[in-house]
Amino acid sequence: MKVALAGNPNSGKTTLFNALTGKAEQVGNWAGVTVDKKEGEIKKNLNTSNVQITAVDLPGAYSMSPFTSEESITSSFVKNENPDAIINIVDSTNLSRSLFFTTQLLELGIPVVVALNKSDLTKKRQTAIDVNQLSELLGCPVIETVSTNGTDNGLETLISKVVEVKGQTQTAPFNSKGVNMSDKKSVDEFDKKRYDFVKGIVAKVEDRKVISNVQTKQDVADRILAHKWLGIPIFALVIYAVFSISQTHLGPLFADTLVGWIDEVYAWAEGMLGEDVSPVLTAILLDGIIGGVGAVLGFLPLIMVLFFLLALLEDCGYMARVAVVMDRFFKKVGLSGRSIIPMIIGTGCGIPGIMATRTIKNERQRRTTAMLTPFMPCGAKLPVIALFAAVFFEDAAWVGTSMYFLGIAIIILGALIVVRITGETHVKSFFIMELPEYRIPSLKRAVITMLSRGKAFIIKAGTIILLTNAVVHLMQTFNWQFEVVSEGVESSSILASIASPFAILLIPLGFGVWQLAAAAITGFIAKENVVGTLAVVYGITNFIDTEEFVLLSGGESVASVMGLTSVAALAYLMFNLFTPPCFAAIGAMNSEMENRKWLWGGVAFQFGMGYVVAFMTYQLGTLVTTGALGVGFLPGLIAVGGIIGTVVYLMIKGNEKADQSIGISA
Ligand SMILES: Nc1nc2c(ncn2[C@@H]2O[C@H](COP(=O)(O)OP(=O)(O)OP(=O)(O)O)[C@@H](O)[C@H]2O)c(=O)[nH]1
Ligand SMILES: [Mg+2]
Repeated sequence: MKVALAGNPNSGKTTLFNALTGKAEQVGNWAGVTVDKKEGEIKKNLNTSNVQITAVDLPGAYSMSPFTSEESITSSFVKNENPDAIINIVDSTNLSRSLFFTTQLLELGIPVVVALNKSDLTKKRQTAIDVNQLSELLGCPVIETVSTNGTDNGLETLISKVVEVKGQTQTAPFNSKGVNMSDKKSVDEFDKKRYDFVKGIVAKVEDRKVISNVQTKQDVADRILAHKWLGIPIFALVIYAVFSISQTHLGPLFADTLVGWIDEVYAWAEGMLGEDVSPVLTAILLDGIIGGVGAVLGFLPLIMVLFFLLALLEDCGYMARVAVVMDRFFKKVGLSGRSIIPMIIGTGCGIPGIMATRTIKNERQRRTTAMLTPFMPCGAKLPVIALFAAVFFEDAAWVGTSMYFLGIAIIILGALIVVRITGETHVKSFFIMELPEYRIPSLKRAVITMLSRGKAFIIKAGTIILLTNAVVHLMQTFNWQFEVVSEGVESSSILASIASPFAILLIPLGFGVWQLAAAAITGFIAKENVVGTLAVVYGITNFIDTEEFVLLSGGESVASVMGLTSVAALAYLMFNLFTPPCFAAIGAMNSEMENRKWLWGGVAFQFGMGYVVAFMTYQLGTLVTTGALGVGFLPGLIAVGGIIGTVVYLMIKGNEKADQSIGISA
């Protein structure tokens, strides 16, 4: 049988789904995390019956009306796929809002079992809910659950009730028969009646104790952390701490051990191959595959520590406050506060971040968010950041922090530009972010997030990155006649001849050599490739020093191999971070934007932004540090002038459109 999990956003559907099925779908301490339905079998130890039960996790919805697109996923699933039963997850700390949706679900005729979730929180707050009476008033079973608990969580009872109600016809305590659903006014009126009905139920079954003490503490914390101005420096400090722990303290400590192991694998493979194997093959295996993949894998501990910390921040409720702080700026540039959640998710991986834009109703806001989310430094970009911070800036945590904030600044600027180009400056957004309560973050959840990120990273390193490194190594070893390139004429290799024309374009940015161009290009396949390719083209097998607990104490020698000034290195880092994301993320942009013009416009914008930022960093930085402009200033200036000119032209045209539309409405 099939059972659907439906309920309000953030009520704990996915947590319950994971507990029921043993899966590890993404959970978040805010609304709008799940954007697509997910299926899984209910575990045998919870299901004592002999029928197999498939659970379907759905996006959260506040009502059955097709309001935002995930709400229509939810209502169309429940209406069309005809599940045998519905588990309605009700957030017991927010009974009156949740039951609105419950009364609508009950009208479908499909048997409903209510999971009164987060009952640990109501107990803690001494809110008493009369479960039996609630069950009677609704006309369906009500089971208290704590889906975050491993045991004593009510799940077994819940499933046995689901099996029990199968095949029954649900009756509804409140009926919308006879209401004209296509007429907005009558629907609104009816919703009001429904709400009164729900209020009546809540008044009967719920007995709340007001614990003002806890409430005031939370309010004080909010007044500081979510403060208009204070919130920003606090956030900057928090992010700085995250980068310094993950990239200069705890991360390198673990990385060191890992790199020791990778070195052993290298030595072992070298011994196994012996003298008889051809040197070309040996080089591909050792330097191309083990060296290149190892260079990327060495950063795994840094990434895992970073995600562990970010998960803690999110789980304790802090990230939702950050969203509130940012909301103000986002609204000014025509985005809604809803755009922030995709961006925060995007710091893990851009793809789920872009997919999370689906919860945004306004089309322009949704497309703009999908186009700007990749500017956040995702997990794959972290090795690149860590590498450059280590080689050129002595592991400074400010490098990562400033890339993070620069990403945010670019997003705000980008949104401003887009809203002008589309001429929708008059559209105002009204979104109120709901704040979850502060709580002690769960280490278990943070470890799960960390492990699943780590696993994804290892899989990527063993597949895409391994393959790219091998191909890059081959292309570097051979020329177009398939002869081994001899020393001194490396620029005749296949790789060099492909990358060289692109390198010319990069001269004004300070890094116009084919090796760096090749690494930037492979970065579009996966951003970790930037590190892997640099390792291969410069013949560096690992970037992490095993003698000292730091990334790259031999950084200077690596820096001199690359032949970059630190200003040019910073420009190169920015270029890799702020040009378009990997192809997979561009694919996600395509499916969320559903519009070719927006997609290509977005990718062009990302290229333009990366180019302009790198150009300004390199030229201004060189001017400040050496007193003279960098190479290729004039051609670069012409290119950048062309990019900025195009954007300004489009903005002026958009402005005219805006004036016209206001003129019509006036
Ligand atoms: N204390 C407590 N917290 C819970 C419980 N169930 C879920 N949570 C927390 O509630 C938050 C939301 O959980 P999710 O499972 O992502 O909620 P969801 O309903 O899937 O949300 P959307 O996908 O956004 O609609 C997470 O921070 C969970 O850890 C519970 O029984 N008790
Ligand atoms: Mg969910």
